[in-house]
Amino acid sequence: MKMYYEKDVDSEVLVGKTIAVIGYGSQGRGQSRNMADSGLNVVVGLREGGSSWKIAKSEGMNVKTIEEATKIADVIHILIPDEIQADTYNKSIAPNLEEGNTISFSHGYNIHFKYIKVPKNVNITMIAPKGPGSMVRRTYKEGFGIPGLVAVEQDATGNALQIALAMGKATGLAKAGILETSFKEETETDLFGEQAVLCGGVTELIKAGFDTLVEAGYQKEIAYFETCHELKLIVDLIYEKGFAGMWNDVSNTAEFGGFVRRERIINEESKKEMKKVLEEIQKGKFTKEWALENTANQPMLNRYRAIEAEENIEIVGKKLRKACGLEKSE
Ligand SMILES: NC(=O)C1=CN([C@@H]2O[C@H](COP(=O)(O)OP(=O)(O)OC[C@H]3O[C@@H](n4cnc5c(N)ncnc54)[C@H](OP(=O)(O)O)[C@@H]3O)[C@@H](O)[C@H]2O)C=CC1
Ligand SMILES: CC[C@](O)(C(C)=O)C(=O)O
Repeated sequence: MKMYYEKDVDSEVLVGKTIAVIGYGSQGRGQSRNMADSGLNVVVGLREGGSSWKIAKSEGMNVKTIEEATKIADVIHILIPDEIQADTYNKSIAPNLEEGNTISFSHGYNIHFKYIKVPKNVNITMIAPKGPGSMVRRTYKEGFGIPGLVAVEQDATGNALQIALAMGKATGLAKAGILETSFKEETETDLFGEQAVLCGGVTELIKAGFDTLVEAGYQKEIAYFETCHELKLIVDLIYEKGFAGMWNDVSNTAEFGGFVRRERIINEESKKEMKKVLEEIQKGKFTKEWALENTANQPMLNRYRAIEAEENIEIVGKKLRKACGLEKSE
């Protein structure tokens, strides 16, 4: 395992270089602002007429079209949705690349599954924050940061790793640490995490708990506080102090109850399904499903979004977050 902290990273490699960040959404906005605030020469590459163009300009960023940004950049950091990266790369980036450039990603998806092909004389790197873009920005401003992953798929210039690490340091990731990995490992573990645990698994667990309480006749508000709001506080304890720290902070009653009941909720059956989910990622089954969904213009994704917006937990949660002033954007 190779871990890099601020003292291990030489920022000199990016002096006099231009970084084009393509996209100004969740990651593009957070990462480009952090890199610019860290003193890097950043240009944001966007499509004209999109909503990001106005936002990036109003936040003082140097904005150009994707083609123009690619032409003047040494590093092209692609932070638009995975499902449109190949098309944008082929149309707007590849024709404007030069020998010795670096194509950089925050997720290995398009390289690992071979949707994007990069010429041999160009570096392929990854610097991936292990957290959402809004937190990349928030933690940077707080003076800490979130951990990151670094990988090199193709080293045309001999210093691709140093380039990716210097970008990670400027983004604020080297404070919490940057772990070296491969495109394969990052892609497969990231997809597994978001499907089985972080996004898919957790929302289903919360929803099942919330619905159980509401169906038993308890108030929606108390069910929300119990299964959703408090979860964040419990996860914060695990994040800061591990399981032991969390168990130590909750009551003995909670600790005993948690130990003796938890395997009735998550058990060998759930783990068997997790293994299947992982295998589907490894064998490219999920990737095929996602490609098909995109060819059809994302009908399932839109349907899931609409159904979830109508869930009781979402309606009561929104009301409670607004009432206490929690729901506000950065
Ligand atoms: N979201 C996250 O927290 C994380 C994301 N990643 C990775 O980072 C990358 C970016 O993801 P994320 O930040 O979520 O992406 P977003 O969905 O937030 O990207 C939105 C940006 O992409 C632009 N965009 C959308 N469609 C197009 C298009 N057809 N042509 C040109 N530009 C377009 C938008 O511009 P416009 O306003 O013009 O529509 C906007 O600037 C992905 O590889 C993802 O896997 C990695 C770790 C975490
Ligand atoms: C957990 C979701 C994530 O993988 C992330 C924030 O790291 C993503 O791709 O958005």
